[in-house]
Amino acid sequence: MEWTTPTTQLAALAALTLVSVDIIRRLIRNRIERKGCPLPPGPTPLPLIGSVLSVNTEEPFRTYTEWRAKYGDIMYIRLLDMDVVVLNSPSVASELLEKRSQIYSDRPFIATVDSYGHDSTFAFANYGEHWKLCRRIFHQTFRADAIATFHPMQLQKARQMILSVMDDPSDYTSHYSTFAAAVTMCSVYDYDPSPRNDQMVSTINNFIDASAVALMPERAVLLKVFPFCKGCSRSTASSDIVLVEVLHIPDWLPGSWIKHEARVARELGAKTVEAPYEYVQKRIQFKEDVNPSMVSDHIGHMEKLDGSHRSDYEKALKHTSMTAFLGRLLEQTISFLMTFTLAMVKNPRIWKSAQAEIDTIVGIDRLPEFDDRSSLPYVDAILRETLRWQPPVPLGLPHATRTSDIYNGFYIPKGISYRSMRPVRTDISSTGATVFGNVWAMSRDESRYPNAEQFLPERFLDAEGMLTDDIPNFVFGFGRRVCPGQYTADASLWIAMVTMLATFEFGHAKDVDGKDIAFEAKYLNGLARHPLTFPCCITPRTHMSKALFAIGDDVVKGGDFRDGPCRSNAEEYECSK
Ligand code: HEM
Repeated sequence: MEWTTPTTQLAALAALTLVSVDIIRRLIRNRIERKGCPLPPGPTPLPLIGSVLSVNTEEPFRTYTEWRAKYGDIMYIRLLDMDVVVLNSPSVASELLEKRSQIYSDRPFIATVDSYGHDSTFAFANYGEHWKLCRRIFHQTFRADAIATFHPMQLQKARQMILSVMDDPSDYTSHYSTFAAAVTMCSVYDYDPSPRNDQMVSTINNFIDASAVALMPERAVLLKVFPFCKGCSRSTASSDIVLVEVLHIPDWLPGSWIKHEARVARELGAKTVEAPYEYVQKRIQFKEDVNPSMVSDHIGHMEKLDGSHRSDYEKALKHTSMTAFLGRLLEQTISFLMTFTLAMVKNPRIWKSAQAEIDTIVGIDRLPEFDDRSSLPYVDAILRETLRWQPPVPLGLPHATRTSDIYNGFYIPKGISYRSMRPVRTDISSTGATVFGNVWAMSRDESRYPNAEQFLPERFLDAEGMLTDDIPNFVFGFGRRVCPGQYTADASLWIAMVTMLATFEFGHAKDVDGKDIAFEAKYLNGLARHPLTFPCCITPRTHMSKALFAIGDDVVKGGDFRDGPCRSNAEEYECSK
């Protein structure tokens, strides 16, 4: 394809016009709104592209954290046409994202979200009535004082996971993933997936695999810079007519594969919304025994509503249940468990100290349960340190301003209006400045966390070995968009971690000469980040027996205990390098 064809020239001209109009609008607006206030300090942007070449696109949080030393706790950065404000301390994040949440609770426009089927994920929804209803539904099921309902299920799933790791330690990543999926499926749909090849889990995983890459900022920026590639069309994914934005790149243009990729993701997204929901509806219809779950509880409530209220509620309920899979999309639970495993392999002193605490308080004749938590401060210190040391979502999810603001004499822009380009979602008034709470910078604050790069659970304990008041809650975000899954996540992480500590020893994998295999941990970065599989050796402690895994009279099903030398994942690691 020649780049000198009239179509290509027209496209280039359109792009240039858009960028120029954007710059002029930005200049005029800034002059009117700023009232003489400067933007927050930050790197001097180059014409048109801003500071995009100075940012480590793989790990932008590192660049922003380095810049903190020069520019302080609030910085302004222009990336292409995007106004970005980065908040580097919990106090400034709280001042803006919490105390001024009316202004800062929107989400920025990510061009790929709708095109790839994530218009039904309320985590990316704009601040408005639909988002509020979804959030209310989610909160009723997962609020702090409601989540104890799920503790027995979480305990059972954690024990199943540990038995699977014993049976096949080399595949620990996939056992962690099964655990995360099972807890979500049970609490949202009362659906207990089979540990392997579950149809429903596969549908969800396929959707996430097909769409996650599109939420990567690099891909989204492409479409944001060339929004004229997007248009509006109708698709009948379910009985509703769903309006979705599609890419209108002609099939002959380089890059049209994105269009195909987006269509596949959208179809899988529609299935992911409908299939598990229909499963719950059928069970209720046939009066099967239904345990408490988000969808079954709210279907009951919904049936009392009528007319448009009922259809709004049903749509919100479907979107809310779909959003619960955000945990799978971002892989925070898997990220946490892998980072935890990594920290234990690298620091045997720490798992040995935790085992000493567990053996003293719980004993060796049973496994820990939720009631033991308050007596195990060292274990909780490990949980806090794991979240702090490698926060799963190091820049949080981006917020966006709904109006411009003045903070400490600095002007925070509102950004340009996309209303004319967004005929579908009329609730959207603007895409404001993108605002990041830089969780990574907060976790690296040497005045609060000396030797921040080191894994030191003791930093969360006082001289008597009791937990301090320092809880690194910033890892769950801020203000009205703060993670609503944090309480159930905390319970899942704790029960999985404490059961592993009670059960396993963690070590380096050995080579044929019996020497430790050295490795450098590598992280995969996206919206969230997690370690890639690394060679290690996870072996049951000598006193472990299957009877310990029983819950009441029930024996938790899982793999067998095996004698013999440690079976590590060194071979898989070698293959994947
Ligand atoms: C280690 C575990 C987790 C971490 C570190 C984490 C972190 C976060 C962060 C940083 C945000 C963005 C907050 C903001 O915009 O300021 C978020 C949002 C969210 N999280 Fe989590 N999360 C975790 C687990 C979960 C789980 C298990 C669920 C589901 C049960 C969940 C559901 C959500 C939802 C629905 C949102 C979007 C909220 C909104 O936009 O209103 N998270 N999470």
